Order: sequence, then C-alpha cells, then structure tokens
Amino acid sequence: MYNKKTINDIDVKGKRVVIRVDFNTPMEQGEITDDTRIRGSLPTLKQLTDAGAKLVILTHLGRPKGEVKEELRLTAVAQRLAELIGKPVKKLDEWKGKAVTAAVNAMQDGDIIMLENVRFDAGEEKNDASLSQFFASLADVYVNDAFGTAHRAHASTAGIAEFVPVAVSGLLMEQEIKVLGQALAEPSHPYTAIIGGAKVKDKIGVIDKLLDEVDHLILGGGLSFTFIKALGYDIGKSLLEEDKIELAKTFIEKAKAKNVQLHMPIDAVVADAFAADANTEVIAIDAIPSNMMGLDIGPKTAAQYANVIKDSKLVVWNGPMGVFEMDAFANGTKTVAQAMAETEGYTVIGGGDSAAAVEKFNVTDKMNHISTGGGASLELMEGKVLPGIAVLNDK
Ligand SMILES: Nc1ncnc2c1ncn2[C@@H]1O[C@H](COP(=O)(O)OP(=O)(O)O)[C@@H](O)[C@H]1O
Ligand SMILES: O=C(OP(=O)(O)O)[C@H](O)COP(=O)(O)O
Repeated sequence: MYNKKTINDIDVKGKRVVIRVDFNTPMEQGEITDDTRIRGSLPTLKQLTDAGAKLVILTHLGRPKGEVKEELRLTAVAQRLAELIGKPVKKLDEWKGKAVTAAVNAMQDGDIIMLENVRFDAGEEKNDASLSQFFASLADVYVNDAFGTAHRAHASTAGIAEFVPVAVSGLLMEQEIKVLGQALAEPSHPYTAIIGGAKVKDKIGVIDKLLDEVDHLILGGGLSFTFIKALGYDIGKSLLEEDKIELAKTFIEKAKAKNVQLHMPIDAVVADAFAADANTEVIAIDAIPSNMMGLDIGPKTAAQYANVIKDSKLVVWNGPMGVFEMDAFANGTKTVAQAMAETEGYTVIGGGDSAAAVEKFNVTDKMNHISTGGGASLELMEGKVLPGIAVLNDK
C-alpha cells in the first residue's frame, strides 16, 4: 500500500520539526471528554523531543471555518498534552505571523510549541500555498502523524510538504496504515461493517465500496435516516441529507443485487428536541411523528444488530448509533459496543467519537484496533489515495 519514511529514518537533533497531529478531541464546555487522539501521538512526540528536536505542533480542533472561535482555541489541548508528556508545552495564540516566527527562532533543543488552531485560517482547508509556505518556513523537517486528517488535502496536512525537503510519517500514522491494511487486505467472513454518526456527506460514499466486500452492512445514527427516507418513510425532524436520498436508493438496490444483508433500524428513540432532557419515546420506524427527531436506534434494532455482530469474524465500526453523549440516547451505541466486546471476530473501530463511545462504555481493551481516524480509515478501506500520506517521502 504505502511505504513511507518515518521518524525512525531521520536524524532530528537540533532541527526544527513541524509536526501535524490530529488533536481534534471531543470536548464539552471547554473540557476534553476523550484524549485518545492525544495519547495516540505521544510515542511520536516523545521520541522526537527526546532526540533533541525543536517541536512545533500543528492541529485543528472542530470546524471553525476560517474564523477565530474562542471555544475552539487549543488551550485545554496543550495543557492535557503537557500533563501526558510531562514537559511544558508553550501554546501560542496565533498560528502565523512574526510572533510565531520569533517564538520558534527562540526555541532550545527539546522544546515544544503548539500553534493555535490552524482552521482559524481560511487558507488551511483551501490548501493555500502562502499558508503552506509559512508553515514550511518554520520547518527543517515535516512530520505528519495526523492519521485522522490524512484524507484532507489541507495546508498543514499536504501543502506544507511541497516546501520542506524532508517529509516523513509519525509512528501513529505508520501503525494505522499497517494495522488497517493487514485487517482489510484479506477480510475474514462473515464480514460486517457498521456505519453511523453524523457526517453523512463524508461517509455515505464508502458504502458503495463496502457493498463489494461485506456480508452484512449495518446502518445507524444520523446517517441511517437518509436511507429510511429513501425507503419512503417519514423521518420527522431527523438528520437528513436531502441530496443523498437518490444515492441511498442505489445502495439499497446494490445490496440486493450483491446479496449483502442490509440492516436498517426497525425502531428508534425519538425526541421533541436535541437535548438531554427532551421528551422521548420509542417508536416503530414507520411511525415517526413529524415533530420528532430520531436520536438513537431502538431496543429491537439494537438487539438485532448485536446478534449479527456476535456471529461475525470481522467487524468494522464507524460512527455512533445515536447521540450517545446524552444518556437518553446512549443505549443503541452501548449495546453495539458491548456486542463488539463480546464477539470473537476481529474488531476495528474508527473515528474520534466512536473511539470516545467505546471508552465511555469501558470496552476499549476488548477491541482489536481502535483507529484514530473515522473518515480517514473509511477512505483507506475504499482504496482512495490519502493526500496526507501521499505527500510524504517514500522509503
Ligand atoms: N441520530 C442522530 N442524529 C444526530 N446526530 C447523531 C445521531 N446519531 C449520532 N449522532 C452524532 O454523531 C456524532 C459522531 O459522528 P461522526 O463524526 O460521523 O463519527 P466519528 O467521529 O466516530 O467518525 C456524535 O457526536 C453523535 O452525537
Ligand atoms: O474528527 C475527524 O474525523 P472523523 O470524525 O472522521 O474521525 C478528523 O479530525 C477530521 O476532521 P474533519 O472531518 O472536520 O476534517
């Protein structure tokens, strides 16, 4: 698949190493609720500072869309990293400009600086060349350890590599490519994929490829409502990606043609508001009232899904079954997580929120691989080129 140079192939002593990580951690009211992604890059960061690099860390948090959003500053993230790595992490309030250059120029070997959220700059997601060049001006070496963002061609994940002579992968990136590649190269059967969550636009495309591979496809979470709508049911105020309904219809047909068992919710927990204290009801999927929204799969659906998972030899899960962050809508995700913990099949979880769910339900240790990337792991499975990996130097 990929055979990229890593930090083990280079000497970093005294060098300015700009490293892109994915510290897009789930947060609630300014507090980090799951630090899996920070812990995931610790081995890379430790190895680099222990070797005497001057580490300049870049990451995004959330989707601020090119504007400074106070609640998406990296203060809490830098603080958590400092605790975990046991060294000071100097967090800057800017991501570019003279103050950043001056701070980097003043670094000693082994120092760590984190720049402010790179998505505060509109140039980041546009892969703007001048922003890439600015990031590159801070670097003797570029390292990409942001597997979770490797499917994005942004200034800090891809553009920068064009302007730095040495661009290598971090240890997390290397590990993710290896483990996912091995699990999916010759999948064991029955092979089950579970797709849920809220990023419908990003994730629906992978279903096409999955239908060529899997025996069972389980749909849940916000994504499933576009399919339920495609079947002709009323979904009330549930999450809908209107312009993907036709695509969903083609996938339902393809599943039939390919003899793939497509599992969709038969019941749902509906609510009158997107809130922890909303009025809720468990209802059959063909009876969602027009003023309610589906925020979790129902208990009958969850039990069915658990049975399929238990009989599978390989299960790949991306995207929660409901709004598990709120207890009223957590049961579907919890049942699926527990079934994943109990199955004898090989289990792969992908995505920041899915990893957080597994952690919340205390079954992290029971999973075979928890990928830090949701969309990225799906695109890797689809066989797409991931720009954040493609730009790195070959061995
Ligand atoms: N029925 C639903 N309606 C709205 N949001 C949902 C629903 N089910 C799940 N979600 C939300 O989806 C989010 C995770 O989606 P996504 O980012 O696609 O997953 P991941 O981070 O694991 O890749 C969670 O925060 C969860 O609250
Ligand atoms: O959380 C992420 O992806 P994921 O939800 O697919 O796991 C990554 O940080 C990428 O974020 P993005 O989907 O806003 O580009």
